[in-house]
Amino acid sequence: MSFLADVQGKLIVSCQALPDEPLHSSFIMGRMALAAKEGGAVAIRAQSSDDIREIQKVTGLPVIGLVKRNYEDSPIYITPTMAEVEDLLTTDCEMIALDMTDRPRPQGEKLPDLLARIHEGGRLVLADISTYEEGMAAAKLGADAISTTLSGYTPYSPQLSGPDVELVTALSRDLDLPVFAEGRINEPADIQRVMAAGAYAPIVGSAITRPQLITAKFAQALSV
Ligand SMILES: CC(=O)N[C@H](C=O)[C@@H](O)[C@H](O)[C@H](O)COP(=O)(O)O
Repeated sequence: MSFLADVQGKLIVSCQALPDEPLHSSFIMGRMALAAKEGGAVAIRAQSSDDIREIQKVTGLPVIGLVKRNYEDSPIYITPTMAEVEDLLTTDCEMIALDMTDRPRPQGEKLPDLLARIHEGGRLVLADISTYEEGMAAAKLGADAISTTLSGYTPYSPQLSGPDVELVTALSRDLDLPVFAEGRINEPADIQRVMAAGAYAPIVGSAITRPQLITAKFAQALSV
């Protein structure tokens, strides 16, 4: 079965911890992914080639890979340039996620070149976008699936406390491609909302894999 067929209607869990986060460690991300698998995740979204290798070794699950890196000349940080694409192609990840928002990329790099290289490497492209227009444009450029990852993280997209259900609704209505619901899925009830809106599958991160944020919610409950 293909990756996309395997994940339809199932839970994907994002296991990421950057260097400034308490769980930053490929060993820990591997264990986190194993816990997610035990809980019912069928695929993992993961950051960095080291984490991807460890997660695939420990879980055997398919992975959506990305590399987060900041450049001075652009706000784009999710798989921004060919260097990160090449790094990810050294792993066995099935799909590569990259920022496909309508913003200039670092070093003047162009999306069509990145997509062509990912496809040549035999991987699928997941377009992380923040608006309806960006989702439609990503589909035209040849992305294999769209994710609402960046809604709320560009200055021109709505800043919501939960998932962008409207964006999921509009894109899944107007596109033949899978549309993943990602970003601020805070509780199980959010999954029912995004699936009813037409999502292909939900991708959940912080609510499952960032214990410092989960703890903060409980701690805050004491101060209200
Ligand atoms: C905006 C951005 O950089 N999102 C990142 C994308 O890879 C991750 O930090 C998120 O955890 C992931 O998108 C899942 O979302 P949430 O953690 O809200 O469930």
